[in-house]
Amino acid sequence: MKYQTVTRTIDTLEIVQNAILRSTVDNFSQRKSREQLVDEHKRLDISCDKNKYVVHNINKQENLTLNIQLRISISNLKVDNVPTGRFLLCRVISKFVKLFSLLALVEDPEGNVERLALYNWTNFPKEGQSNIKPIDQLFLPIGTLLVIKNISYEVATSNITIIRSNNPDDVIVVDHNNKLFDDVKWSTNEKKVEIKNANDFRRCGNDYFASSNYITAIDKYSNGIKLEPQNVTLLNNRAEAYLRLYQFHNAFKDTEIALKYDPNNLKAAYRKGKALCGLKHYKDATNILQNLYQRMKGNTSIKQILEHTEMLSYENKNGKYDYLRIVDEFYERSKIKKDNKVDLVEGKGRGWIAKCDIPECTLLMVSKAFKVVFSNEAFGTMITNNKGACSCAEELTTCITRKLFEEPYYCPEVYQLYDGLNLSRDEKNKIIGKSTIHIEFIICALVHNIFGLNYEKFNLNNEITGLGLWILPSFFNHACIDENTYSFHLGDLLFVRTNRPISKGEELVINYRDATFSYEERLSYLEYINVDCQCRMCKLERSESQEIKLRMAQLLKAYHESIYPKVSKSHSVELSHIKELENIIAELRNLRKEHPDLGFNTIKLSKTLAFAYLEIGNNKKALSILKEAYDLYKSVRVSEIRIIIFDIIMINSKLKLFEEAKKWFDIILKIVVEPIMGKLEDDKPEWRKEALLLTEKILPKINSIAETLNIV
Ligand SMILES: C[S@@+](CC[C@H](N)C(=O)[O-])C[C@H]1O[C@@H](n2cnc3c(N)ncnc32)[C@H](O)[C@@H]1O
Repeated sequence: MKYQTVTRTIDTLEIVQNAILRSTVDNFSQRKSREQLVDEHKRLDISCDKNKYVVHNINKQENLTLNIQLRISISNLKVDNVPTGRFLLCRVISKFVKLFSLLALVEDPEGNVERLALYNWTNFPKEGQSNIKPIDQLFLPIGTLLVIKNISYEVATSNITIIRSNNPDDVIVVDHNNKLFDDVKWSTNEKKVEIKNANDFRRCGNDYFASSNYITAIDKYSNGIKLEPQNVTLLNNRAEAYLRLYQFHNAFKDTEIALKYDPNNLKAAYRKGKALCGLKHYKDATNILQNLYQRMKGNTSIKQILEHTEMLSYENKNGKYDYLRIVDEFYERSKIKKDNKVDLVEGKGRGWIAKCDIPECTLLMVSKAFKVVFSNEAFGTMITNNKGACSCAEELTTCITRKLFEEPYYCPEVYQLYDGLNLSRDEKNKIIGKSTIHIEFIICALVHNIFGLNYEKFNLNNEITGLGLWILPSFFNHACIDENTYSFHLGDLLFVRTNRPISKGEELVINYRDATFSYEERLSYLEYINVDCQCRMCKLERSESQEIKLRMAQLLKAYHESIYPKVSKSHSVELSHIKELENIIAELRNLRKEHPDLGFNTIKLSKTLAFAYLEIGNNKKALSILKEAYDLYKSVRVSEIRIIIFDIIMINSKLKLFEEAKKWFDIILKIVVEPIMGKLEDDKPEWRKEALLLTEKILPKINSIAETLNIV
């Protein structure tokens, strides 16, 4: 399956490969032991591609002639180095799995083990083709002796090392009777630790734990627990390994079982406290840790974790940003959540419905992200263009797939989301019930539910972008205009507030794409995610005659091609251009004269007109054009409004109308901070100071304007 983002298609297999490899490997900087690699490879098998392929013919050369001196050992391979003229003698020690390449583990005579990736071995079968094969045990089975020429040693996806071979003709299967390698001694090496009982598994797990290989340690402890389910030491050890992997839910479960068998076990209680803290159940964590501290007065590590938990609890209550007002709002949130619910909405699936009257600017929810990816994490740098967004989508899909691999109990949370797959209820229930990875579902759910980080609405430099998945906010449906809520991201928290009073029974809707995007732009996105929008704007644009549409398109084309290039450049503005632009704006408005408040297609043109007047020195006219645009569209809250306000502030200061500039500054300040802080009251003089403390962090540009205006 291909996952289409706006700019690129992503192969699902690539995503699964990425996710699985990352769940099974750590950092490549250290060579892995045979056992680690074997364990990791076993995990790969879970989700490898089970399709049948046309496989390249296997190259067998009975009369192989090679200079044995040119054999290279795995331990001598260097990353990004092609050992020209050398060959690798190895034997297969695992079955092959099909990811991008065919991947298996091989060992060399010295006993070194590494992943071998064979590229270009498979093709999708064409219709009627008969020589198709599954990639199974029979494909280069375990024990097969190989000579591989022209290899390279690379760091592949997600920082794992591979021995790469691109050409199937370079891979030669060596007959076991071949005399050429008679002198080569195979250190049939695996010093098998004999494991007989739970204690052996514990020791073995501890060794892996000590080398920070927590995944394998967990496997070993689990084997021991299978033999002795009531072994509290094993349960405690596994809980600690889970904690190291941030798998707090699993850690919590183990400590619960351990405490059931040994209620006074201090280690289990301590780890339960840590797990609860990781799960953000700060109150329960604090209770347990306080109790423990009473029993073990003077224990500094308990004291430290207790203090840390109390601090996190405090921060959490304060919205993580030391924000006292949010404490109150959390109370409000619990009330609102009780009073709103997800219900069926005609023609839209599920949606949030207000179960009581809700005042303007009420915090509806603060939701912690299921997962967020910032563009710098996906791409190495902050990138705000489509390429960045696409990488974020890829990275987010990989991270979520990986999270579900590691913690499958989260699957139902994701699988309950709208997916656009049109599955029957039965089919869907089956997927939800199974808690296994269903990549097609994950991808489709993401396409329909991801949020773009909207810092750019506030941050005029467009510095931070990213994508994330929030579960509860995913139930908000869309409206291009007249939405009654808006969302705001801070870190991985998403705040949703009402932007006007809402009556009981009304649907709570947000805006996925606002009306400053043209109808065509909105449509191409909304159709892609199955939204058939019935907002006033979409209805109007659908009902306009072809003739009107054509005329609007002509006017906008004339603006973009002939007016904008002249008027937007300093020193090239002439009165005749201004006149022409005014005529275009007037005609565009006239074409929508029945709906003056829906003439968003003139916003950008009005801004250009204001700029042109500024250029010819008519500042007052520029100001009045911008104010008119503000008045017209402020109630619809399109994002462009913020930029218009910034322009108004700038012109007012230029005209030395500082009082007026301050008035507009307060408007923009509130637009920026009220989504987080809630409604600010003018009669409380300290509001501005409080607001500026926040903008200092989230949008320092505002503070420099405040300084220029002498407001602070
Ligand atoms: C983020 S989900 C919203 C919750 C969704 N309705 C559900 O049942 O889970 C997005 C999906 O909801 C539906 N949707 C959202 N807004 C809509 C609208 N204005 N009209 C029709 N369908 C809408 C579309 O199917 C869209 O892909």
